[in-house]
Amino acid sequence: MEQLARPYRSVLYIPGSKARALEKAKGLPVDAIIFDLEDAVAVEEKAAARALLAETLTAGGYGPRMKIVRINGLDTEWGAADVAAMKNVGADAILLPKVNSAADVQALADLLGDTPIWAMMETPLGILNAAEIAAHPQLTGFVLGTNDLAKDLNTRFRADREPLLTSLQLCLLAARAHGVVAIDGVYNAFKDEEGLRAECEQGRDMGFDGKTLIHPAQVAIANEAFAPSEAEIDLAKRQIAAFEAAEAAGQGVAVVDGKIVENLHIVTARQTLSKAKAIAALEG
Ligand SMILES: CC(C)(COP(=O)(O)OP(=O)(O)OC[C@H]1O[C@@H](n2cnc3c(N)ncnc32)[C@H](O)[C@@H]1OP(=O)(O)O)[C@@H](O)C(=O)NCCC(=O)NCCSC(=O)C[C@H](O)C(=O)O
Ligand SMILES: [Mg+2]
Repeated sequence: MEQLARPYRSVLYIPGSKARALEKAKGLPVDAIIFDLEDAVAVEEKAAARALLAETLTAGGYGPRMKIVRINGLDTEWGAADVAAMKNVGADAILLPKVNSAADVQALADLLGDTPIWAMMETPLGILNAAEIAAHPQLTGFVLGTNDLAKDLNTRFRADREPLLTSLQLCLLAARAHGVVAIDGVYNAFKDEEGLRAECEQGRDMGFDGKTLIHPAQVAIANEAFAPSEAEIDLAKRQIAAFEAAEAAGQGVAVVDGKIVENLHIVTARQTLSKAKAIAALEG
């Protein structure tokens, strides 16, 4: 599936140490999974989690879901061994935490080979260097680490995420400038459906491709929020039809629902239909 056409509505973290959760995920309707060896795994469980994850991924069973492995940082005692163990287990991407610069991405690329690299964007320096990180030729995805970022920025939690908006937007700008996927951070209160829905809507409005999740109960809300709605699909079809009719009549502009439709709106309309098609293919 083409990188940007592929759906990334729901991206579920699973601690690499939890065999039951690793098994459960095979039946969850998520678009992607982050198999975590970093913060969700206790220090004393690092080696066992790495071995369990290597065995689990090699055995397979995750169907079309994108498989992303979050390793420990290369400046930790576990990072290099994580890379060695995860290199050839069929991961679609390796996610590097706390990326500060393009040089961090290159350090992983030197150990990894050709597997695509995703970056956790969660440090002040990383946010300031978002453009050079996104421009790295092996970098194909950003994941916002809003917990680490809030910690480093010394922000307080706010439902509107106002203290984080500049960082989120800098990452989106860099991602869009370089054709990189951008996934929003987690919503920690995993039993608060209303709060999650509001944060998903905010992330979707800003332009994120999907949301990282920590619990299966969050999946349906993210899938709905980041999919094109029926109304958006209907509008896209009507815009394309109206624009094609206008073009056939020698005009460069059409009008739909009282609003002008130009070539650039047709690009968005086609992307909407293409995403809806990709979701249907994944779910089918
Ligand atoms: C938050 C949890 C610790 C809650 O776990 P638990 O109490 O076991 O939840 P439930 O009893 O409600 O679980 C019901 C069933 O669902 C399975 N389950 C739970 N979580 C997951 C999951 N993430 N993926 C797959 N399956 C899951 C349970 O096994 C139960 O299954 P069953 O018994 O068969 O019915 C727990 O949800 C959890 O550990 N979540 C993940 C936490 C995590 O990964 N954190 C790290 C990522 S967040 C982060 O680091 C952000 C970033 O770096 C930043 O800086 O912001
Ligand atoms: Mg983090």
